Amino acid sequence: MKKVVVGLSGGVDSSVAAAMLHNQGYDVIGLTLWLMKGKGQCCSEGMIDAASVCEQLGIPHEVVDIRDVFQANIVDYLLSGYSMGITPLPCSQCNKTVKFGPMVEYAREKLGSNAIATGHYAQVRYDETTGRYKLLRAVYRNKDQSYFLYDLSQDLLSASVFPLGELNKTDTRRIAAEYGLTTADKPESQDLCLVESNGSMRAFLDRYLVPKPGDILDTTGKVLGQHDGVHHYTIGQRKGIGIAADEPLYVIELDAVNNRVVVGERTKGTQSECTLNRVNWVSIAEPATPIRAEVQIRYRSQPVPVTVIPLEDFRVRLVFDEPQFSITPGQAAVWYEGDKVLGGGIIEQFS
Ligand SMILES: Nc1ncnc2c1ncn2[C@@H]1O[C@H](COP(=O)(O)OP(=O)(O)OP(=O)(O)O)[C@@H](O)[C@H]1O
Repeated sequence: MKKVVVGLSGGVDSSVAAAMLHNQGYDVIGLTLWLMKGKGQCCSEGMIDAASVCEQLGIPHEVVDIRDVFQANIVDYLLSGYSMGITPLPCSQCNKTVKFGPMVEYAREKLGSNAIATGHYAQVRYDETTGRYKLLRAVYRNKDQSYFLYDLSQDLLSASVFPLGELNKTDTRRIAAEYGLTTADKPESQDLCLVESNGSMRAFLDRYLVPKPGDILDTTGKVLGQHDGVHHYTIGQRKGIGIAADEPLYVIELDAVNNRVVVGERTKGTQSECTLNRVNWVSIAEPATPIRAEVQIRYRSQPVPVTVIPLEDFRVRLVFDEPQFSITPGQAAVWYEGDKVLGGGIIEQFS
């Protein structure tokens, strides 16, 4: 019987992933990563809920303490990013370095299994002609999480199974109810785990970063008001800037070095190109020449046509057919061909 290690957060999605694989005859082992210091969603009730699902299914449940990995790769990464005026995306980084990497390692070394599964909504397929594992969007676009998985290496993808890739949330809830899982009616998480456990991103950041007041300027350098810390703002933000003006104003630049927030009209916040670093080519090998694709510059943004120009050192330049608003350093840009994730990377700070 094939062994598979299922990452269990205590939520309904991963519970159903485990139940489905168990029902298909796999030898399933539940694994919960203990991520956060203190009380967090996957670290208190989540762990208990995960244990209870394993008990129901009659499968073993392991808990691995990787709080230090989470602290170094996510908490410290976010704090250093925000203090430099960028808005880091923690989820893709978390998937690669905190979840899939350690899970695959634990599965291989401690449990003698080369397969892990999660409750992510995405699909993975092996392409015999190219010899690569392709990452595809979930069948139902409204739940698709492929954007957060673009940074997985071929090795990690080769070990990954996504049982929910062809389901929508109603299917998942129905299956959970059919199996009588204790997590069937558990509410969905609404936000980043750190935001949920701290109340807001601002509350999380204020625990660690000392607010440093400074000027809010327009694009001509005129002082319009005061801010209470560059890390409280993000590119493209309109609400909560605290400046009254005839035209709506948006944050268009965060200058952490000079402790300044620059605001302007929407047209001032558009760009026709940007560069990315830490690029990962997923379903195709790195091309030698520019390619056409459709790119998402945020999780929920519409894919837009783009030319992707490979550069050295895991970097690319994106040239958009139409200028884009609120390109945010630190966030991921992920480019697709249809449903196939071609690659992704982190938006660099503009010089
Ligand atoms: N602490 C954890 N330990 C092990 N696996 C985890 C953990 N947190 C999340 N995962 C895995 O990653 C998947 C996606 O996590 P995410 O935080 O996006 O939760 P979700 O989509 O709400 O899923 P769920 O309903 O299972 O919580 C989960 O379905 C689970 O398989």
